[in-house]
Amino acid sequence: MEFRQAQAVCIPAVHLHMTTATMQVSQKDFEKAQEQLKLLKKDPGNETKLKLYALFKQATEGPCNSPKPGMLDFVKKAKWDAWNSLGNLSQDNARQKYTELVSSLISAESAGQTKDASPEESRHDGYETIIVTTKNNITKIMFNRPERKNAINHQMYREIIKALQEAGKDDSTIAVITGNGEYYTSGNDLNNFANVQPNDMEKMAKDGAELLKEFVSCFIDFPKPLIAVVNGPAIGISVTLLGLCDIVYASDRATFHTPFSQLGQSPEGCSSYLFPKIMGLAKANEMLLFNKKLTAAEACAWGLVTEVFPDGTFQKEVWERLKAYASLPKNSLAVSKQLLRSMEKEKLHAVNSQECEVLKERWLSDECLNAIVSFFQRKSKL
Ligand SMILES: CCCCCC/C=C/C(=O)SCCNC(=O)CCNC(=O)[C@H](O)C(C)(C)COP(=O)(O)OP(=O)(O)OC[C@H]1O[C@@H](n2cnc3c(N)ncnc32)[C@H](O)[C@@H]1OP(=O)(O)O
Repeated sequence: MEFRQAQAVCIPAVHLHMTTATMQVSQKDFEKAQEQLKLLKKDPGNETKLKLYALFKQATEGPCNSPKPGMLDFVKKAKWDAWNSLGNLSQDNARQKYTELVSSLISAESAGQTKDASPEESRHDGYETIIVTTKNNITKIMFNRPERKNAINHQMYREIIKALQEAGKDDSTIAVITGNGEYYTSGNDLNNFANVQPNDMEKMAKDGAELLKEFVSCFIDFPKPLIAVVNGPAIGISVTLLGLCDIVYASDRATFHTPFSQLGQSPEGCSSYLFPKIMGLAKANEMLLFNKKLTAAEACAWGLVTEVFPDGTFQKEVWERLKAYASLPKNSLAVSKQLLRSMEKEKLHAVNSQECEVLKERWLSDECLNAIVSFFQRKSKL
């Protein structure tokens, strides 16, 4: 039963003849309650609407004595059952109960509206490289090293792992990843490879591969919808991970760059498997082999991005959209996301393992070391 329909059913114009002063007050309250009910913004649900309908009928017509509708006339039968269940409740009592029920709905809604108007944003403790907050059923994980273009150092990898594990279990309906400042993120912090003694190279590569595998696994296994809000340029691993997100919204200022061969490295984040599926092999090759940097419009046309927004209205439009999504039934969203992911989960974990093994070797290669040295030399020459 639609709410507006129920209101229409519950509140036809009635003319009641009251005699005593008490009854007149009660009748006044009853009529006021009918007007107030029209002002309710939220649908109170079928059960409450049936209760209102039954009390209204009882108050205005007395006990139900109309014939029982047929079994297949579900709506009429539900209404008849509700009215009939009031038995011989007096019309005064029915008016009283109706008025009280409307009053409780109005109070509940205005309490909820006050809460909605200024919902608390709670900030999660224990993070230094990211900011984690929850508001409107959305847990937001924000890269927060804007002075380094949000480059992901080892601490940030570990903090994101922790934040995703917590967000997967908290009360939020969806989780969002985004960046603070001009960049989404410039990808792996190249300092992760700096200052490593020759004897420690193998250990650096082994530990790096283990950390990367655990990091990407958290995205594969994340149990609820995960949305990337790409506020600016994205590089490297932050681009490949988009294939593991459920929705990707991008500002028209964002770019998407995976300069793996330029860095003597190889693809990760399951992109060697997901990118060809998302955009076709030819396009994936341009990105993953030949470092092609995509504009937001190209990334959207190639299927990596869901929708692009003008930068000026990006935050407003996206968060309004996400707030609405996060008010959908939480468990339904979670099971549906898990169902979709389950078809590929095993394969994705296998791809992740394989990509990490290849990268472990790459990080020990002269090609990779020379590229890292070039990056830092370029900087020192500027
Ligand atoms: C556990 C390990 C897992 C590894 C997973 C494998 C992941 C692979 C990848 O992600 S590959 C991609 C790696 N990223 C890059 O190659 C980007 C490198 N950075 C740049 O090219 C540029 O900095 C830029 C284009 C992002 C921005 O250029 P510009 O606007 O000229 O700014 P600056 O270069 O001056 O940057 C400001 C400041 O930030 C430092 N910085 C930026 N990005 C990184 C980075 N990725 N790693 C380290 N440092 C970075 C930059 O050096 C400047 O520092 P300074 O102020 O000079 O000290």
